[in-house]
Amino acid sequence: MRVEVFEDQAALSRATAEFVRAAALRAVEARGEFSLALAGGSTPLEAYRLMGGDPAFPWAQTQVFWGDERCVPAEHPDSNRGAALAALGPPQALPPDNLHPIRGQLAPQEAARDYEWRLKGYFAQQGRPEFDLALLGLGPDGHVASLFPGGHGLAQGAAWVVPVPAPAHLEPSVPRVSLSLWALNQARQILLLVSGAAKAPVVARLRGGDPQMPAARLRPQEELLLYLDRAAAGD
Ligand SMILES: O=C1O[C@H](COP(=O)(O)O)[C@@H](O)[C@H](O)[C@H]1O
Repeated sequence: MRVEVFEDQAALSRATAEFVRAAALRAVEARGEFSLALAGGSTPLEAYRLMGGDPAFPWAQTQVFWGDERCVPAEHPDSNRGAALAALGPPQALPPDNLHPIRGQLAPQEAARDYEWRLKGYFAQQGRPEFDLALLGLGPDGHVASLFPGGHGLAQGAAWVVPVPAPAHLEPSVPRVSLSLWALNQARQILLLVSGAAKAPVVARLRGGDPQMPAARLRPQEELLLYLDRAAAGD
C-alpha cells in the first residue's frame, strides 16, 4: 500500500482530482475508455467538484459507476449517487449514458440484482469487474463501500454485488447495496481517501493491518493507495 499524506483536506482533494485525471488519461490512451467507481460519503465531494470543473478531464470517454449506495431515492440527502452528481456539477461533457448508478430507490435485493446484471453487461469481455480505478472512503469501523466488519459481501463467492442490511452501529442506518470485496479487488487501482482527526484511530488500525477491518483486505490487481490528510494520519 502506497501512503501519501497531505497538509489538509483541500490539498488531499486537489491531489485526488489530479490523480484521477492522470489515471483517466492513461486508460483512455491505452484502452479508449476509463471505468471509474466512485466512493460515497462526504470525504470525496470536494475532489468531485474539482473533477467536474476540470476542462482536461476526458468525461466523454469515462464510464461512471458507484462502489455502494444507500437504499434511498436519488433526491434524498443520504444518496451517494445524488451527492456525487451534485458535486460533479451539470454533466457538461459527461453523456447520460455513461452514468451507471446503483438504483437506491429499489429494494436492496432488487437493486443488487439490477446493478450486478448491468455490470456483467459492461464487463462482459473481461468476465470480471475490472474497473480502471475504484475510489473508496473509510468508515470509523474500518468499513469500505458498504462492507462492514463481519458483514455481508466479504466472503469469497460468486456475487459481484450484495444487498446489505441497515447497519445498527452507524448512520445512516438504512439498507445498502455494495460491490463485494471480491468485486472491489478486481479493480486495477484502488484509491482510499481519509480525512480528519476522528479517523486517525481507524487509520492507525489499517496501517497496522488489523484483519477484522474490510479495508485491510483490499488487494486490487495493480496498486492500492491511501491518501490521508495530516489529521487522519495522526500527525
Ligand atoms: O456510509 C458510507 O461511508 C463511507 C465513509 O464515508 P465518509 O463520509 O466518512 O467519507 C463511504 O465511503 C461509503 O461510500 C458510504 O456509503
